[in-house]
Amino acid sequence: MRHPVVMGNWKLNGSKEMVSDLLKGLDAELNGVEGVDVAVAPPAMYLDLAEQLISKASNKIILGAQNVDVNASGAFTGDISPEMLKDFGASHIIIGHSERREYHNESDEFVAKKFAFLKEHGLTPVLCIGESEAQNEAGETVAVCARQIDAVINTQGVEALNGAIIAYEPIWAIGTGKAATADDAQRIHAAIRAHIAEKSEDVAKQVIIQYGGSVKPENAAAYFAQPDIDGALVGGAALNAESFAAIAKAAAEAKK
Ligand SMILES: O=C[C@H](O)COP(=O)(O)O
Repeated sequence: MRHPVVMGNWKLNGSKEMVSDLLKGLDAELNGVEGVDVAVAPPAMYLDLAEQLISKASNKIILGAQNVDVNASGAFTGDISPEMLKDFGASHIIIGHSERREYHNESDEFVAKKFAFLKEHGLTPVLCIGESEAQNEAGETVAVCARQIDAVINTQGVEALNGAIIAYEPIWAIGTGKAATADDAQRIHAAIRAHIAEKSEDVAKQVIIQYGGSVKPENAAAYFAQPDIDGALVGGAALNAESFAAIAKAAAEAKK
């Protein structure tokens, strides 16, 4: 049985006050919630503050981050290494988000390098995959997702996916309010799992596949009722403690 993981990607949002209010609010909302791993990925600037607040929280909140570099140290201005993330207690690291692929020209191969580097340092990659609207309309969704996963499998072997998280995020559903239907998302998640199973059924069975793209408290339960949807990567709704906790509670309830 896969343990659900609900992660909030705060993207480029935050201030000291907001981080403090959101984490304190989330901690209060999570009282009594069991059976789901809850993670947050604040902007790197706020990891220190988030680590301090999480250490004082009554409920377990996993600290994550939104990106990592492929270098350990040196002349790489603006970049952040796995050891730096570990230094602040961040364990679940988002890589390959479509916003990084698009605005920073990150290729499948570059994202796969990040994946390997995180694993090497004992961190959990949250590998984002997903198709554009045009690719969706052209019926290329599964092929695009398979190609993005194969960049990891072909360089590191399918076992590299053990302990990692895949986040299926159709790009057209991100921040648009135009979420994939639960049935469509399930169909793609099953296809992604089947693709991994071609290499290893054991790995396919255990790998967490989150759905992301306009997940809200109102539609979350429908996703989590699907057998191959093991959690969510949440953007906008993760910026509100009550909404984000409601999504986490829906996952805990559905996967009991
Ligand atoms: O990483 C999170 C996703 O991009 C989803 O964002 P959203 O929930 O605002 O659509």
